Amino acid sequence: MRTSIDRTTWRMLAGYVKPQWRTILFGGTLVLLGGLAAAVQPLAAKALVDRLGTGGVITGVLVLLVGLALAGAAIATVGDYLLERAAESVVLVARKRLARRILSLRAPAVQRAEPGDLLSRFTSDSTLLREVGTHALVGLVTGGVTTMVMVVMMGAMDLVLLGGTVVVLLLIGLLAAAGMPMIERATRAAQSAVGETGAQMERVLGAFRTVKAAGAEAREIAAIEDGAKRAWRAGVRSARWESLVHGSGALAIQASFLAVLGIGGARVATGAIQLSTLVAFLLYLFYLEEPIGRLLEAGSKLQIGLAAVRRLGEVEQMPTEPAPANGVAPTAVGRGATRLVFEDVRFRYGPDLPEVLRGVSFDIPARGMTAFVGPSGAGKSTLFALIERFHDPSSGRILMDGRDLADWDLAGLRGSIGYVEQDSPLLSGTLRDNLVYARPQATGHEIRDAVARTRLDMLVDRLPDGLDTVVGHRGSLLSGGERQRVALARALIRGPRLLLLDEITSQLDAVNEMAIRDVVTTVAKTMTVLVVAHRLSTVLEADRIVVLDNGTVRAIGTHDDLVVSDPLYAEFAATQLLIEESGARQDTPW
Ligand SMILES: Nc1ncnc2c1ncn2[C@@H]1O[C@H](COP(=O)(O)OP(=O)(O)OP(=O)(O)O)[C@@H](O)[C@H]1O
Repeated sequence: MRTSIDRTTWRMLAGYVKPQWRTILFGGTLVLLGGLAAAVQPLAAKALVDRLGTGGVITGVLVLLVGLALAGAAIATVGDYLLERAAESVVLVARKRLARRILSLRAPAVQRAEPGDLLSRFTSDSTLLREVGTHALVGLVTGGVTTMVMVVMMGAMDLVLLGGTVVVLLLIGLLAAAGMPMIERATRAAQSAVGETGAQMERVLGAFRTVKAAGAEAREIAAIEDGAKRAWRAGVRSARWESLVHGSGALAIQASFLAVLGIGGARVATGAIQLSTLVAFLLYLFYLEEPIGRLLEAGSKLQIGLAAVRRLGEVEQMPTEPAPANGVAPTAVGRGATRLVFEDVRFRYGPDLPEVLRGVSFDIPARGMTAFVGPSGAGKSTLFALIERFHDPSSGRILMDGRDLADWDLAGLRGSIGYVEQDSPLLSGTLRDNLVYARPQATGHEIRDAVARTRLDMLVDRLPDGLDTVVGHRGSLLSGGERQRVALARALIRGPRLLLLDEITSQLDAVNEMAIRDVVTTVAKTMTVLVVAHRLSTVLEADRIVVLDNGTVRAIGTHDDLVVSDPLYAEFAATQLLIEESGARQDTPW
């Protein structure tokens, strides 16, 4: 199991890095050349020392040394820039892919996941990839190649000294390798705590006034601080392992230096090697510190990146929206009304949860208004969620225009529906952004028409920037009733064939409610309108009423029929709907 996750992680990482491979290859080559220029310097230095010993001319060697240093630095700088650029591109690829993925997730999956945690994966975890795709991979290659070249050159000078060096390096390398997985584990724990803190923060900001009104600031601060501390502890743990790993590089060089000094000193004394060979060898050791450090850093960056990729991979495993079951993808949505049929639909929100819909059947003809009434929790909003295919029925079928919803292309299906949710959420941005959100190509005339029909024109006139006024987070700068009317206008501008209105008049005053009812009655002449109703006035306008009770259809008919034929509906209408009408909704069980 673990191997397969690892393979997936590597595959994902490769997917992010692949589009940049040319830049990485070129940049990496330049960095490598810069490193090689440095690697040749000890040879020039040896030649310089030899010439000084023999009293030869050193000008040429000096020019070579300076030239090597300058060219090496310039090449490495350009290489570094290219790698940094590629690193940013790796993050971009990951963010684009994640954004597409998140937007294609099923609504319940996002509801279950904490949005703050998803956000932290998008912003924070993706940033960790900056190093892995480029510096880590390139560091492994360039550090590895530079180290090998140097080792070969050192071997060419003196195999005995090299032997001593390699033994010390290997011992300390094993120590470093043992610390690597700890970095990955600690980074994952830290990022997970960051995600939890993000979720906690999002919870608070999403209900800021409630938190204040409840006087819960201290508790929330404590919870957020707790998460932040956990992130800190895991971060420190990761830093500790990183320091140990990096420190082992310096330790390896120091220890090798002492070993070479001891062994080399003895060999110079016995005349086995020249003093200049020992000096050059020690210089190599000195230069070796940089590629070895790069190797170790690359290793730890890779671990950090892999931790991030794993967290991004968890999002990839969340369920996405379905493709049409039979490959039928109606694209021509057209105008006009649509017939909607529920055939023995059963549904539960989760395998361990009770059935919310228990064999619901009805047939709603094209055009006209159908009101759904029933006590709180009867399943009214759930019906709408199934029509929008946020969920699929556990069994039974829903047919639109005679075609199973499962066979519809989702965009085509949703393009036919105007849906106004219970809490009428708006998006931050301007009023105009919100109105045309479901149909950005709407004309000025269509916008003005919808604004007038939903009686928003007075609001638009009053707002400082008219339609271009910013409405705040979730439309919080507007009143509840205004939000409801904006949400209805948005649905009308979409030009749907089926309009789903979930309690959209609950926050309207009498005058506005009457106006909205008139709009709905008018549009019901040309399209199919389904409303969840809590008011008698709405029910009276309906062509038919579907009475839901505990996940089943109790009765279907007009108000006048039902008052006579269904005593429980009569009681409901007399108590619940009239109470609603007077503005005092009570969620009493039927
Ligand atoms: N996402 C969800 N996960 C689990 N259970 C849910 C979910 N959404 C709703 N439910 C449950 O399903 C049942 C039906 O809810 P639904 O919102 O459809 O009722 P409703 O008739 O619209 O009620 P109301 O009039 O109060 O809005 C309720 O018991 C509710 O607790």
